[in-house]
Amino acid sequence: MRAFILRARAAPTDSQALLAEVGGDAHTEILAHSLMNAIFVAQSHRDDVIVYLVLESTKDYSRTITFTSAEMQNIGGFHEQALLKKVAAALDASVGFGKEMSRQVEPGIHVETISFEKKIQQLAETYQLYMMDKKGGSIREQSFSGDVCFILTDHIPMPKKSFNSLKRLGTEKISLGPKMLFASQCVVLIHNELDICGL
Ligand SMILES: C[S@@+](CC[C@H](N)C(=O)[O-])C[C@H]1O[C@@H](n2cnc3c(N)ncnc32)[C@H](O)[C@@H]1O
Repeated sequence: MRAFILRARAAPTDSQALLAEVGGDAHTEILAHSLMNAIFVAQSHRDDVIVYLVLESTKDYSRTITFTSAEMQNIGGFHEQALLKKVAAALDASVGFGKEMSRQVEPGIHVETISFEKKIQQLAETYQLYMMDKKGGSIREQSFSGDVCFILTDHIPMPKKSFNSLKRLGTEKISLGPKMLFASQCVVLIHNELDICGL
């Protein structure tokens, strides 16, 4: 299984604010672009992908929205508006949630009030974690096997404290090259590397 977790520190957990921030300072379009590149290929979709979007600009709890490609139905298209509508619906389904509550929104889409740190701890039990970092070791020198999970952020960098806990969980830092890319561009390149190495 290939998993991607996008820590979107600027993304609002209020659905209307999320939609209003497309092209705004929070750059919520990043969520749609990353989902699109993680799940879809021309005329089809990948069925071995899980995407975790962690939205952290909140008055109560972070929301982690999980998209399991093999289970998704009625996606309604791969354009920004369709994908953000799914994210907004998941946020609406979690209004009033207490800490660490969860709900299935529709087949393949799940929302929970869980922090990035807690979700990563869970993922570390089954996945080898990779932090995407321009200064890490080259992805081309990495050999991948089993279940792999790639960690990305929005335009707000990961806090230092998180790097230390990721290190304790055996996370490796890997680079896609010298240019600073969008998270959604990283997703395409990661898929391509895994496709070529046959994982
Ligand atoms: C727009 S970048 C984040 C920029 C952020 N201001 C920073 O300094 O980390 C979005 C995500 O893509 C990752 N990324 C961007 N370029 C990369 C590269 N060349 N190799 C590996 N990861 C990269 C970043 O680490 C980050 O998780």
